[in-house]
Amino acid sequence: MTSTIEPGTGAPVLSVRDLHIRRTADGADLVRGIGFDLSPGGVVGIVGESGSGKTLTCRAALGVLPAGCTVAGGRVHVAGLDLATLGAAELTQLRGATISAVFQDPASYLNPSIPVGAQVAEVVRVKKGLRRRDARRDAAELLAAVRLRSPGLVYGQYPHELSGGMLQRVLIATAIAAEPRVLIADEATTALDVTVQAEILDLLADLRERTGLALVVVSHDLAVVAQLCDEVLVMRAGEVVEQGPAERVLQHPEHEYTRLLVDEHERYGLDRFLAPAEAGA
Ligand SMILES: Nc1ncnc2c1ncn2[C@@H]1O[C@H](COP(=O)(O)OP(=O)(O)OP(=O)(O)O)[C@@H](O)[C@H]1O
Repeated sequence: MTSTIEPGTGAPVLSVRDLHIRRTADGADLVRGIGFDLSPGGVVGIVGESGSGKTLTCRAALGVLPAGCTVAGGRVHVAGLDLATLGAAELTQLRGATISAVFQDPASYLNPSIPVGAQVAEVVRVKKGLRRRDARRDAAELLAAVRLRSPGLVYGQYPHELSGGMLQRVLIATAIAAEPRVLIADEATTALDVTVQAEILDLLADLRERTGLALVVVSHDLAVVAQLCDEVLVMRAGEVVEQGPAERVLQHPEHEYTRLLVDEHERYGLDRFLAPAEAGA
């Protein structure tokens, strides 16, 4: 399917407004005043130091904050629906069908004792309400769509038989099974080696182009963000310190903290580049 929608235009499929997330135990405000709009085919990146609130923001967008954390202010709309007004069953329906996610460590999301194809088929069956045989056919198509080599073989394999990159493709297949409009990728390529990471990023970009899938990409790697994102939010200690078009923020950072992140990233890149010459000196 070719998307007729101009990427990043149209009514937002995800809209986060002045979001506040509180830890109930001590009343600490873990996330304060975050907001962004994501339109079909758009890609928003969230960067920032560990513990700055990136994952909590994603989980609030999915309507699944961990126990002990609560939305203390603001609004999240997914496809025009205010999550605060939805019941548990409606939220479960929305997840997967409209907004979905992949995280780091794909193996932990799969059952080790069931072949991966059967697991994808089960998600298809439940989320799309298909009969088993149709779900199996869809699952096989999904494994091919995420560009697994030999998808037919992979279908019958167990998680331990697959590499990290293959497992992440299986998880992406599961996440897009019900054709959601938004996919959250939270450090989804962090554990993968550079080549496999590039392949997965390419796959996400391709899904965006072909289907108008909108993406939220959380990454500590600015190169990943630069490659994929239209807009970037820079978070520190629960707040957004800088937000804007990815190219502007990464090439001409205005906030001191963003400059630090960009400098660190460039230094890291330079170190890698210089390492062999130094070793030989
Ligand atoms: N279930 C929880 N209960 C209490 N506090 C939590 C919980 N989950 C996260 N926090 C706290 O909320 C803050 C933000 O956490 P979050 O996981 O969103 O950060 P992050 O930016 O995604 O970090 P990382 O890059 O390490 O994943 C941290 O101070 C963390 O300790």
